[in-house]
Parts: sequence; structure tokens; C-alpha cells
Amino acid sequence: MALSLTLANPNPLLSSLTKPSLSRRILNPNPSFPRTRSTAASAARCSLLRPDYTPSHIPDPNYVRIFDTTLRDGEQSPGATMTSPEKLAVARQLSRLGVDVIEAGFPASSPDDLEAVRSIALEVGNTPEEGGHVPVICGLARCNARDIDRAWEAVRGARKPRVHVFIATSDIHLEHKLKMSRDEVARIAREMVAYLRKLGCQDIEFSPEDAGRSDRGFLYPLLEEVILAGATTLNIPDTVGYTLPSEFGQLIADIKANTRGIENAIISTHCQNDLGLATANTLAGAYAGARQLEVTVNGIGERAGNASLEEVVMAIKYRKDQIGGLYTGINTKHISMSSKMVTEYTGLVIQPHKAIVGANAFAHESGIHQDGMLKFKGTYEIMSPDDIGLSRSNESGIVLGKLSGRHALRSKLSELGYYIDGKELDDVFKRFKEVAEKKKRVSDDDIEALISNELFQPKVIWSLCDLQITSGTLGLSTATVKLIGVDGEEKVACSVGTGPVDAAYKAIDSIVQIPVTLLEYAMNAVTEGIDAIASTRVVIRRENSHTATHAGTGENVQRTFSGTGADMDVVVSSVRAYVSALNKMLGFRDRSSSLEDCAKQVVRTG
Ligand SMILES: CC(=O)SCCNC(=O)CCNC(=O)[C@H](O)C(C)(C)COP(=O)(O)OP(=O)(O)OC[C@H]1O[C@@H](n2cnc3c(N)ncnc32)[C@H](O)[C@@H]1OP(=O)(O)O
Ligand SMILES: CC(C)C(=O)C(=O)O
Ligand SMILES: [Mg+2]
Repeated sequence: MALSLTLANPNPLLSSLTKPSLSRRILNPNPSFPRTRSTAASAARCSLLRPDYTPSHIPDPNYVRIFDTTLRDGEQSPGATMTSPEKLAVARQLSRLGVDVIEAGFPASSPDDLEAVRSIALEVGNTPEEGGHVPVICGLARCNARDIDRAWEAVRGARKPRVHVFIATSDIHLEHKLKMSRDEVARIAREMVAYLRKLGCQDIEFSPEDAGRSDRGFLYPLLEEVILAGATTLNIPDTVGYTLPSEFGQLIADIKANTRGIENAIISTHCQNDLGLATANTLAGAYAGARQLEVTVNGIGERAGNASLEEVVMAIKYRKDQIGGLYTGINTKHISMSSKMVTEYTGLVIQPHKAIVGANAFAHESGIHQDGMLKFKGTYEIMSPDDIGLSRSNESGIVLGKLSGRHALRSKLSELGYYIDGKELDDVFKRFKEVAEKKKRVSDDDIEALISNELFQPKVIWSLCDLQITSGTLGLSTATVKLIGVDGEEKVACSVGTGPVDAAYKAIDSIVQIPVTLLEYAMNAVTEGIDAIASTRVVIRRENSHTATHAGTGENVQRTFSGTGADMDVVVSSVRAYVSALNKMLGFRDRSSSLEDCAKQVVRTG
């Protein structure tokens, strides 16, 4: 988003935003993203530099308050209801995260909500975090005395209590919902703010609901009246997510320029996401002069949700150069945990590609990207996962799949302890691609199974070329097997058997023509799910053959040979294991025969 292009009439008030920030606020003048240690340090400095709290004034013009409404607007997401203990846990986490204001609920909506807000106010609203920060605890109320009484009752036990009152100002809401005239709305708004002030509340937020669609000619004077009545924060909601960033930025700039007394209040944004623009609108609002931004963790909220805390905060942190040097008091290291907690308690699972906190936000599956990441992380990552407190299972966030390349596979293999290159890597890569074509994700266990199948194999004398089987309940199973010998010659055989594996083994026997006894056969699913890799292990013994001297007893024992195979197809896996054991047996070198002799013997017998 090109914020600098969005404001049609640059307001003189806005120019102050682009002035150089006070030097003590410049946390990281380098726009390239910070790495682990510097990130931790900058997060710590953020909270140290949070300006002292006065409801209607922020001593540092570049500081932006983060108002979290996960527990109020977030809970308005269908199905997102949280229990009171869960709300308390989320509030504690939000405090740790460093939000300035926690909107803990709508106390008039139910006795349970009132109690939940009260306990958050008493506990979280009185417990300083490391560095001394205590968040403001806020409760929402309609513009009526009953709602306001309950909200005040719920939050007043906090060290910094706030009540947020709202009433709609757009004609569409006045006519069809409230059924009130503009004069009535203005009177009620003014009277209810004054009423709240009389109750003793010093920190009052007022929202003209649906401001995004409200007539400016009504909005400015109404805001002036509520400021005079005692409102300290003016929140400008784009209730239905209708505005575009340029419009919303202009709305904030216009309110700042045209509302008398606005310097005695903080302007706030509250952007819904109906057009997917909540984050962009919020940033445009901040650029235009808003110094409180209302957000929710994971962007949950009514309908399409609200501006997401993690997106807004990280955009400000990483693009402060484009947004007038603004900064927040959020310790971004707690973002990942906050996101997981909210997902867990609300049951609202976020999409994998959700910015910042989605499962894929720091994962790389394409070969070209993985190669770039292995060479330098800045090629494909604009921020570090450490910065949101995310530790990845592997350093570069590489996820192996069908679009991965050799660089990524080799890196994964070396992580697993296998150092291979050249032809060996090519062979494993070929098998890896075959599996990845069929599986969505190739796990470490899959790789281990493939590598043991590919690397820990005896010298190849016979290799599997093709296999076709039929099996079922109508009769014997049949198998057609094509093997390739050391000289490259292909041999095909068919057989029937009691099952597909039996049929395939018999077909192989008729090609290899060396009688063996199958002593053991075991199969495991290496990974979970229908597309799991099957790993097979067999043990065979050549009839009338090799003996070995037992190391302990000195007796002559008949030698056995094991083989392993892996594939997503259980019969292919079984055949690979059997061929592997046969190769080991045929390649067995005792004093009298060399591998070459064995090979000749195989070719002769085939
Ligand atoms: C944009 C927003 O997110 S606003 C917040 C929305 N959140 C919620 O609504 C969740 C909590 N709400 C509730 O639990 C219930 O709606 C309650 C308890 C608040 C009210 O329930 P009820 O008294 O049964 O009223 P109901 O919700 O059906 O209707 C709302 C009433 O409030 C009026 N109203 C709506 N907004 C306001 C306001 N800001 N100030 C004063 N009155 C308002 C409506 O006009 C309507 O009045 P009416 O009954 O005279 O027609
Ligand atoms: C209560 C108000 C601020 C609200 O949630 C909205 O307008 O979206
Ligand atoms: Mg809302």
C-alpha cells in the first residue's frame, strides 16, 4: 500500500508526522529486518519507552496506542464465545504482549460478562508487567444509563479504568435501527458522556458507530460536543468495512482538521474487514494522525473481523520509514503465543496463509525460494520469525514438497545426519520427487525411510523396473514383475499367489531362479494418514547355501540376509525389500567368490 499517495489533500497537521522523530524513539533506523538478539533488545526497549499514560494526551507524538478488542469485538465472531477463565487468561497474555488498552467485554450484555470484565479489571488491571506497564481496562456500553452503570461497575476496580460508549451517526442507522433524529442522537451522546463523567470516570472513549458512512456535517459538531462533555478518546469506526484506505485516511485527517477541541482528545481507528482492507485502513488512519488503533489478535471479530493486531503492529515496526516513524509498545515476541492462545480458546482456526501468524507465513516449499533461503534469509523473508516469538523446527523454514529442489533436500538430509552429494543425491532426489508427487508434505520420517531404502542398499544386481498386480476377493492374485539385471537386460515374469505380495515374490523368484526361504516379513507405516509411506523389512535365507561361523560359539550357521524397502504402495515397498535382500545375498562375498562372480552367476541363472 502506498500510504504517501493516498491522501488527496495533504493536511498541514499531517506534515508533523513526517518530521524526523525524536532520536530516543528511533529504535532501529535500519529498515532491514532485525535478527534474534537485536530483535529481543528492540522489543525490550519498546516497552521501556512507552510514554506515561494520560487519557487524552500522549507526550510523544509518534507513539501509537494499541487497543485490543479481542475479548469484545473478537468475541462477537460467530462461535467464538470464551469462558470467563479463558478470557482472564487471554487478558493476562495481552498484558504481557504490551497492549495499552484491553477492551475486556460488554458488561451490560450479561451478568457473566460483567463478572469476567470485573475480574480482568481487578487482576490484570492491577498487576504491573515487567517494566511497570499496567494496561487500561475498558468496558463497552450503549448510550444509556443502565449499560454505562454496568460498564463502570465492571472496570472501576482497575488502576486505569475506561468506559467506551457508542451510538451510531450514519443516516442509515439513525433511520432504520435507532429510529432517532440527528438532534436526538447528539443529545443522548452528549448527556451520556457527561453522565459517565459524573460517575467518576476520567477516561472516556466515544465512538460514532458507522462513522465511515456518516455525514461529516453531523460528525464534526457531534464530536466537538462529546469532547466538551468529557470524552478523552474519539474512536472512528468503519463499522461495515466500507471505506478504502485513501478515504479512511482522509476521514481521520478531516476530523483532525475540522473538529474544534480535537487536540484535547486522542483519535482512534476501528476498522472492520468486510472488504479485506482493515489493516490497510488502520495504517492509513495512523498515518493521518490517529494515535490509538483498535485491533484483535488473529483479526477475529464481527463478520469478516477486525484489523489484526499482528499485521498492524508488524507493519508499523517494519515499515516505520513509510509511516512517519511511528512505534508501539508491543513486545512482538509474544505475538505467536497470543495467536495460538486465541485460536485455542475461540476455536477459530486461522488460514495457513494468514499474514504473520499463519502456519505457512514463515515456510518455504519451492525449490528456488528454498535455495535463496539457504543462501541468505533476506531473499525471501522480510522479517524474522524470532521477532514474533516463533521458533521453527528448522532454521530456514523449509518444507519439503513436490516443488522442492536438490539444495533443500541436501540441507534437510544433512540436518538428519546424512551427508550425500553427486549421484547418491540424484538417486535420492529422484525417489523423493516420486513420493512428493503423491504426498502433500514429505516429513522427516518419510525422508529417513527413503534414504535407508536408497543408500543402505547392497550393490545393485537386480533392480525393480515395473510391477503390476491384480488382487481381490474373486480369485488368486496375479503379479507381473519386470527386473533389470546388472548388464541392463530386462526380464519379465508373471505369477499367481495367495496375495499380491506372494504373487510378486514368486514372479521375482522365477526371474532370479535362486531358491530362497522367506524367514521374516514386517511392514510399518512410517508416517500417518492415507498417504503414509510403508516401510518393509524382510529376512531371507538361501536354500542349501552360505554358512558363516558364529562369532561367539564358533559353530557354522546358515547365513540370513535382510532387506528394506519403502514406498507409498505397500506391494512396491514389499518388492523393494525383497529385491534388496536378494541383492545382499547375491553380492555376499566369501573367500571363494567375488561380487563379479555373483553377478555372472545371476546373469547365467536369469
Ligand atoms: C458495532 C458493534 O459491534 S456494537 C456492539 C454489538 N455487540 C453486541 O450487541 C453484543 C452484546 N449485545 C447484547 O447482549 C444485547 O444486544 C443487549 C443485552 C446489549 C441488548 O439486548 P436487548 O435489550 O434485547 O436489545 P436488542 O439487542 O434486541 O436491540 C438493541 C437495542 O439497543 C438499541 N441500540 C443500539 N445501539 C445503541 C446505542 N449505541 N445506544 C443506545 N441504544 C442503542 C437499538 O436501537 C435497540 O433498541 P430498541 O429495543 O429500542 O429497538
Ligand atoms: C462498538 C463499535 C466501536 C464497533 O465495534 C464498530 O463500530 O464496529
Ligand atoms: Mg466493531
